[in-house]
Amino acid sequence: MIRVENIHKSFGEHKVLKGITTVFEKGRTNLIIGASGSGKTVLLKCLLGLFHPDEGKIFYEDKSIHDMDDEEQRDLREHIGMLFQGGALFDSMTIEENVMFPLRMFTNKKRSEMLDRVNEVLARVNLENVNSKFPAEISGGMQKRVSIARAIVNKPKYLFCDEPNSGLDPNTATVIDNLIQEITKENDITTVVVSHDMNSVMEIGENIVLLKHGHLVWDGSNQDIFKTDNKDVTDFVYSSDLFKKIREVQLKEG
Ligand SMILES: Nc1ncnc2c1ncn2[C@@H]1O[C@H](COP(=O)(O)OP(=O)(O)OP(=O)(O)O)[C@@H](O)[C@H]1O
Repeated sequence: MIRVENIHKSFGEHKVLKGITTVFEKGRTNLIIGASGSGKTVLLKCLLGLFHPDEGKIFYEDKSIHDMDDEEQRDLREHIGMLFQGGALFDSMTIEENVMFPLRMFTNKKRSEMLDRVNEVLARVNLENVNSKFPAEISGGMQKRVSIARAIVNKPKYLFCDEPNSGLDPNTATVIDNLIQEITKENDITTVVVSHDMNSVMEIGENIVLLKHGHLVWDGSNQDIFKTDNKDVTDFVYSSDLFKKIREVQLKEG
């Protein structure tokens, strides 16, 4: 569980986050959604400790990240998996080396043990016989699955995903969304996904926070999103024609 209390963040005169308070729950996919420029990535970077908020606190379980000593911060980093926008695999490394990278960084495991774990997570994301390939030799969807395997190889307690579907076709995007959700449940991970994709909202939006101009303007689930009259939500949903129609049907059916 990650708890965020009254986070403010400005860059110069530009106030980007204006008092965000929320809880990202364990064993759930928590979505941060909102229009471009609403502050999603800045919030994610605050959670990761990459930006220091001007005001407010962030707690991992009961411990504020701002009060952690070096060892506690290192321990936390070991428990964080990150799925970057675009995958961010190392082009010059094989798939096996890419996935093994966090184990080499953070553990003292023997190579054979690391290899077993790498093969286990590659199998989990339904990728076999790709160990010796390079990222450029596999499809974008497969690259994304390798990135997921790398993000979970060290058994994270927290998984952060920044626009995990960018650049993928809708079918592959759904596969990736579902994989993130399944892995979250199987391992009881606190997963935070930044997205502006309505399909993801529908597929995996168990806990959603909607940001607008740096304010948290709504939170709820993908079930609630079609029932609420909150104008910021309907504006967001209505920006997609397809979902405008789905919402109308859902409202009719009660
Ligand atoms: N390092 C920075 N320095 C100055 N301004 C920044 C910095 N990072 C972000 N911003 C500003 O903060 C605002 C919010 O940016 P952010 O990247 O969080 O938006 P976002 O909601 O993730 O948008 P998108 O969906 O387009 O990625 C933007 O106006 C951006 O220019």
